[in-house]
Amino acid sequence: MMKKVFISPAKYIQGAGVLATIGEEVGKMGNKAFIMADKIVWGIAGELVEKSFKDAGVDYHYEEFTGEASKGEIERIANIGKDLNVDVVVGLGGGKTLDTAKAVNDALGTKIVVAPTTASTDAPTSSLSVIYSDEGVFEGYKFYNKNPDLVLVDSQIIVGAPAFLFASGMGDAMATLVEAKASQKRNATTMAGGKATLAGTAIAEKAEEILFEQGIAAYKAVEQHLVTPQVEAIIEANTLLSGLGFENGGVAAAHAVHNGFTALTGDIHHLTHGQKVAYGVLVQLVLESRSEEEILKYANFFKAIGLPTTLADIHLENASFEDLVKVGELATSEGETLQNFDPEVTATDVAYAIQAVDALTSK
Ligand SMILES: NC(=O)c1ccc[n+]([C@@H]2O[C@H](COP(=O)([O-])OP(=O)(O)OC[C@H]3O[C@@H](n4cnc5c(N)ncnc54)[C@H](O)[C@@H]3O)[C@@H](O)[C@H]2O)c1
Ligand SMILES: [Zn+2]
Repeated sequence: MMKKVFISPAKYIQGAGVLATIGEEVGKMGNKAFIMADKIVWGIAGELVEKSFKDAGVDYHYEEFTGEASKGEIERIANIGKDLNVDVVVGLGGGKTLDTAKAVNDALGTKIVVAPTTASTDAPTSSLSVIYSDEGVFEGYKFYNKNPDLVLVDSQIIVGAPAFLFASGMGDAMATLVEAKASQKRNATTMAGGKATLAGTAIAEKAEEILFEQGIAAYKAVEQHLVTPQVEAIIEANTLLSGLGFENGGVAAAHAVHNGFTALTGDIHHLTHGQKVAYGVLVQLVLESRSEEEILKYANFFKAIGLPTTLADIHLENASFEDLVKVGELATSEGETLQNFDPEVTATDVAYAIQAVDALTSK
């Protein structure tokens, strides 16, 4: 049966200072919150969040997230939650914390509030988690039957995070239309579980338009920790537009290449999701046989906001060809979204494309 599917969170709130309302918002959904955040994020936002819950008279328990969205960490936190009789899970932090919170929510059957403290990925709005081994190697996607009940994005907190995280979110968001177009060319099924809607595609298009139009100005403002209209536009592009766009539009080669990179050890591990995805976008453009002019349009944008465009930038300048083939093997493996792009692309094709990007950009 040919069916189109569109999914989204129930509510999205964005603005400077909105995190102060989290207690009140959670109070509309339940009586006891189960908050997870890592040490860094809790140090930044914990006091504000605790005050908000106390002011709203809503009970909560805080649990520290230790850093990897892995089966073990999800089970550990979910088990703690089971004994606490919580009814709302709150994820506060970067993509890995949010993915863990979504998985914990699924295990507990509660409601979920997602509060990103950086605009580094499009994880906040989606109804899936990306799961890794404890060592950080990509394992797979975990799908849920609903998106978050609320996504709460405090722009003031976002601009306090390092600018490279904000740029990383633009790398992730730039993949959205590029991958949606490729996936739709083959009429592939989207992450939402059906064919793409016009709405999903229109949102992906808007994400790219806003990035090219406002991205560099927003990046420069965030370097100075300023909340400006451009910054608000890019926070929305990185979070809401990219999130709805990728889930409802389709995913293809760029993210498969990102996942492939996790097969390698070494300094590439220190790159963010969005930085690796940015390089993956360029790799996909090469695999699509796009013109030099088109590829450089994306590459120059990435360069302007400090995203990687060369093998040296991703610490692979000394990688062997065999290593790049390993990346290609994981990227082209069964169940990977490269299948949406073209199932005939081989691991060697991917390795060549990774090198070809460098040849184009490192002049
Ligand atoms: N589920 C989805 O739909 C989806 C989509 C995109 C990405 N992802 C996943 O998201 C993960 C990447 O997320 P990420 O790039 O945010 O990395 P991350 O979750 O590891 O967070 C990066 C770092 O940012 C820090 N941080 C967060 N807010 C901060 C702030 N305000 N100030 C200072 N530091 C702050 C965190 O402490 C952490 O050390 C990957 O696992 C990726 O697969 C999931
Ligand atoms: Zn992504």
